[in-house]
Amino acid sequence: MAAPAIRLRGGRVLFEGTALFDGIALDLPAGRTTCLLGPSGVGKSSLLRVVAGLLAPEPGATLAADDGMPLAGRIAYMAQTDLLLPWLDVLANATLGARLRRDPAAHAAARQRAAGLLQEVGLGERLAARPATLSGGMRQRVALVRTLVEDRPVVLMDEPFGALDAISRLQLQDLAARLLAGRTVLLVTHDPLEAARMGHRIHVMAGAPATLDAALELPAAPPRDVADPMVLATQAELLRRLAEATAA
Ligand SMILES: Nc1ncnc2c1ncn2[C@@H]1O[C@H](COP(=O)(O)OP(=O)(O)OP(=O)(O)O)[C@@H](O)[C@H]1O
Repeated sequence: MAAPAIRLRGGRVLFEGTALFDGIALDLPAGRTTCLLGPSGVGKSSLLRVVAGLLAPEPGATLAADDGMPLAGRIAYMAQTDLLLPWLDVLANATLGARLRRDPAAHAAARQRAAGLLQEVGLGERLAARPATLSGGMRQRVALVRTLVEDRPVVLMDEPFGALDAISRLQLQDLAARLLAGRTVLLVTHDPLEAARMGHRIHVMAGAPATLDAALELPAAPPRDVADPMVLATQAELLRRLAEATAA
């Protein structure tokens, strides 16, 4: 399945009569990772949920893929909370999508792929563990694997590495960047370094109603080295934009 470009125009979301954003335009280029930063509560998750089809914008908005095909069925979504089912073990949680679709061949393939990925994220010994026995960072790894196992051309992720320690975060960014290559990705993050390592384009969302600034475009392929001067300069520029957004 080829990864489409996605275009949102006129996105407008109201909560209790107040516009969170009003007339927002967002372009997700095909096969590229777009990162979204912004102060807490500005509306990043809500915008991601609009693209995921989980939050309906007010009438008049258009959300479409450039190939004219429906987006439904082509998206993997990783929410801010891990949404692991407490009664299923790690492997069953990681393959939940395939399990729910009741296709035995696809389920077997997903289990094999998930077992390999769980090994890569350091959970190879915990396949039979229940979520309650895992740390927050471990649970987040399972949720990340579940998202990657879905193998969709469009991937929407809400702070996927938030609960991880600094080194695990870099390692999982590397793994995710490798597995997300060629997909159309929207990644919400609070971490400017993460955006500078992972994003082909980066937006800062700010204001009330919120708007998006002109995207920063980065040329080299992710994941970029933490010590790359371009990464460090991008991080500094993003911190500057975030400080401005927070002061506004
Ligand atoms: N279903 C809802 N009903 C009412 N208000 C909501 C709902 N969902 C979100 N909001 C409000 O909309 C605002 C934006 O929330 P959102 O989660 O999109 O922000 P965010 O930028 O992702 O924040 P954070 O960085 O803290 O995760 C918040 O004030 C939140 O309380």
